[in-house]
Amino acid sequence: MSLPEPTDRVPVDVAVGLLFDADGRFLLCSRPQGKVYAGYWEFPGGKLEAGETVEQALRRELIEEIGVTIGPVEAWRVHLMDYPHARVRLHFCKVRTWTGDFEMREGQQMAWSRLPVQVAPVLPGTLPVLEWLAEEV
Ligand SMILES: Nc1nc2c([nH]c(=O)n2[C@@H]2O[C@H](COP(=O)(O)OP(=O)(O)OP(=O)(O)O)[C@@H](O)[C@H]2O)c(=O)[nH]1
Repeated sequence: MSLPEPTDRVPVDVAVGLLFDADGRFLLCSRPQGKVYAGYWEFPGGKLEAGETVEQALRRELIEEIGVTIGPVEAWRVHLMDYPHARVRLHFCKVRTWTGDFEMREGQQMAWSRLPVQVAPVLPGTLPVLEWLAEEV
């Protein structure tokens, strides 16, 4: 007998931003205290709210979390990730321009990074992205 899929296994859509500076470095942020995987490094972003597109969610989250208003958003890759606490569909987007000054509004840390990244630990759902980036260079 097959059991119905529990509702917490239905994937939650998450918009994630890869912000690249003029030197080709990308921004990583540490997850704030109080969240699952606190202190792990990830690309900034967050869950879509009802009715939002990925791009709208990314714009909102980056203002809320890191204080910048992003320019054009380039949809890049989609990756499904299963965690014990949730199943997430990660929509990775590249962003090369923004306005405003970086302000870690949730007490995170930020690090402009190159491969191989120097920060640790990195969130499991972020690791494949680093591999994809390594394949691009
Ligand atoms: N922002 C971000 N989230 C990621 C990445 N990789 C990855 O697996 N995730 C997962 O995607 C989900 C994002 O949720 P979140 O808790 O950061 O989102 P949020 O800001 O909307 O949080 P909230 O629920 O407190 O409002 C988490 O389960 C997180 O583990 C990544 O590179 N960046």
